[in-house]
Amino acid sequence: MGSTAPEVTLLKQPHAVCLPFPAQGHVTPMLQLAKILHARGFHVTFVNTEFNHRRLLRSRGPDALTGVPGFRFAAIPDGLPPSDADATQDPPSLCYSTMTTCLPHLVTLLAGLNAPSSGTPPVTCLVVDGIMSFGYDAAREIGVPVAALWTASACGLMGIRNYGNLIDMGLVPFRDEVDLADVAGGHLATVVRGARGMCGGVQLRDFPSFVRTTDRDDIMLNFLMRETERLALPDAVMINTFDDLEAATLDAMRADLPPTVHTVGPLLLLERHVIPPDGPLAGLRPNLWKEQDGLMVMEWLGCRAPRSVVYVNYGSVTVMTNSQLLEFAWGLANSGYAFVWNIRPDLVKGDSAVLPPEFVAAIEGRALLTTWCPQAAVLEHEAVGVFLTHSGWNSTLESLCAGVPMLSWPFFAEQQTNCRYKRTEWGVGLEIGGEVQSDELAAVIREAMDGEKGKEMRRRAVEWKEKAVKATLPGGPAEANLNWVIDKVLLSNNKGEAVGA
Ligand SMILES: O=c1ccn([C@@H]2O[C@H](COP(=O)(O)OP(=O)(O)O[C@H]3O[C@H](CO)[C@@H](O)[C@H](O)[C@H]3O)[C@@H](O)[C@H]2O)c(=O)[nH]1
Repeated sequence: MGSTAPEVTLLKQPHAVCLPFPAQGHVTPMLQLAKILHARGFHVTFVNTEFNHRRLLRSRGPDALTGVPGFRFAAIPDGLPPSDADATQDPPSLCYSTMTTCLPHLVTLLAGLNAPSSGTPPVTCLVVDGIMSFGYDAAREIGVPVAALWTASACGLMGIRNYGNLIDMGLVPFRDEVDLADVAGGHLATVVRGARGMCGGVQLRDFPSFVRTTDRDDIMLNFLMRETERLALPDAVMINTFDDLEAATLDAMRADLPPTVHTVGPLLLLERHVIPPDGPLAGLRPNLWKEQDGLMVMEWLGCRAPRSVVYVNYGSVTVMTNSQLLEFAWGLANSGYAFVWNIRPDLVKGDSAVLPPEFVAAIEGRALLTTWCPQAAVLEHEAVGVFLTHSGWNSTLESLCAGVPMLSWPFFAEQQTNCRYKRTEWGVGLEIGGEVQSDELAAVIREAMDGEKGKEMRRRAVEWKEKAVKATLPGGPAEANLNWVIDKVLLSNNKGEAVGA
């Protein structure tokens, strides 16, 4: 560096390295948080995997990861065999490989960022996804503070933190395939008493889905037990939820974890308060799939009456068989309502989605089929009446923030828990059973759109929207909690440092 003045400026700026788990539902909230940190004066390095880095370039164009001043992207290998597929990676393989191979790559990256020739200020803190706990080890190795971001619900997290009890109680692993197969009754219907932080009457089927195994060595069961145990290691835990929604669960979580726990959500609303829509950071978007013309979807919705459209989207990881896809197709067609249906190119397992010409004829003029749309904006459109969702946490929050009730078809992970809470605790959801049947689906859509239950769910959803907005107002709890983490943890290394002086 040539002159003294710019060096002084660089060295004084705090530098946060943000490390999401490499899947859409994790990259999105971490990017929301990273942008807020940038707006609060941090230099940010956002670390994708090389696989996702390439996908972002393909979906968003060659300039997508150029960054803006003070916000840079970097990439590390994920440890999986090379691939250029535009598809979600197998979750157990990805969890295992990140856990076992990424630490040295991250440490090398951090060393590079700390080299005088890097052109960036030295790294002063890490913000790490709650299932990328090797990031805490990397932070310790270079002697900087670290905060975790848990990107899913508190109820889902507590569900996982109860796995050990379920094993001790002899409920997990399951005895045989019969226990696994009977989704309506049998073992999965067991009411679990004494589960820490879970709602009354919670059943085994409501726990994050990795209990559904006959193998005590199952990768996901053990990976998540390990990662949620290791949540004891960072200096603070942030979680993308709000206190009104999950108060009792958060109390249990705070009693259960040594680090302090801070609600900073819904991050999608907090981001809006902080990042100007026309500013340079607004252009940094996380979609791994190429977005279809958002304007076209909004124009289509603009021609529909308020609350007349069913919006259907299963997030980024869910897969299904073609016969399940057909049940959804005919359920939607036979419900009689207009709908927007997002069918990702990799939605149907090992195949591409095939919809028969009779279906296409039956829905003519009242359906829009998309592959990847601007979901949060779609949900906020007044034409949307109900959201048929897999119940991933980002989708759940986006729906609550828009005041839209949900039909829930949980696929895996903590989606089962989110679904349970939507039904019985938050009053905003109805469940669609595991083996979707078109006639049942059509009936439940009608109930949600125009039945008494649907009206009550909408009333509750609007109440949650108001509470979510309140939680993220300037000066509100999300901002105050984030400020605490910034001041007490992320900036704790910068205090009193006579850098560059
Ligand atoms: O056409 C689409 C489809 C999806 N999305 C976005 O993609 C995200 C999907 O996230 P989420 O709803 O959380 O689902 P998953 O991608 O399945 O998320 C994973 O990560 C979540 C957060 O940890 C967990 O809650 C889920 O169980 C896990 O599967 C959301 O922000 C959506 O708005 C779009 O923008 N357009």
